Amino acid sequence: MASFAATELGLLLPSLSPTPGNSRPTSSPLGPSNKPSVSFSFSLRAPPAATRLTPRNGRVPVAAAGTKHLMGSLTKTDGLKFAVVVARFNEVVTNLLLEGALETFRRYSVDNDDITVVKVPGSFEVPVVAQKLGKSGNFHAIVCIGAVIRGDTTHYDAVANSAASGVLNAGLSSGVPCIFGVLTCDDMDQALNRAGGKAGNKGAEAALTAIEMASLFKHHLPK
Ligand SMILES: Nc1c(NC[C@H](O)[C@H](O)[C@H](O)CO)[nH]c(=O)[nH]c1=O
Ligand SMILES: CC(=O)[C@@H](O)COP(=O)(O)O
Repeated sequence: MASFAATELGLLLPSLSPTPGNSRPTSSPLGPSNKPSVSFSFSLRAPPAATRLTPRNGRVPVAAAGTKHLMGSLTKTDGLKFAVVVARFNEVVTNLLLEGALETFRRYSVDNDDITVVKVPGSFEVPVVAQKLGKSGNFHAIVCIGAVIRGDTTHYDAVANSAASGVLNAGLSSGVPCIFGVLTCDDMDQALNRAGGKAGNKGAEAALTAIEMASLFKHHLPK
């Protein structure tokens, strides 16, 4: 089976996207009200007319006969189990991010019983819990939520960088997708704008990413 890097898949997707539902929410912070209708796991049976690997009409052909393109679905959420690890630091922000995540799970028909929320003191503590939950084998994806807001010292950089690399590590070491829903902002305004304000809700986006990755791992990738 041939696999494709995300960039290659990204180049292909514009030509495969029959509905706007395939893209991330833009105007609404919580995503589309109707569930999108696309799911990709397909192979190309006949060779395309042209398989030249040179740009043509501004687009590089990425498909070749026999290749399989795998992508998670947002529509088949039954049986998918999620954990959400939430930092309590800057709780006014992280509660809004959590609400966004839970609302997205609801919209995409994830059962409440399939969601476990774990609260931790700060973003620095998120990764170790995400890793433990991932290794438990009880979840298909873990959403990691926090809000790191710059103060007067360099502490911000330590916490933000640790959260980012820690969440990445939690995913790699557990083999379960750990989604980075930790805001790293210069001030509270920036954070609130991304927690349901004018820049959307990053918790909602993280939940959407979790659904897609959970589906990819459960239904499409090799065991
Ligand atoms: N300043 C922020 C923190 N700091 C706390 C750390 O996350 C951690 O709890 C502490 O260092 C003990 O290990 N956490 C955030 O989530 N956001 C911040 O802005
Ligand atoms: C990111 C933080 O930990 C932040 O609260 C630190 O603030 P300060 O740099 O003023 O101590």
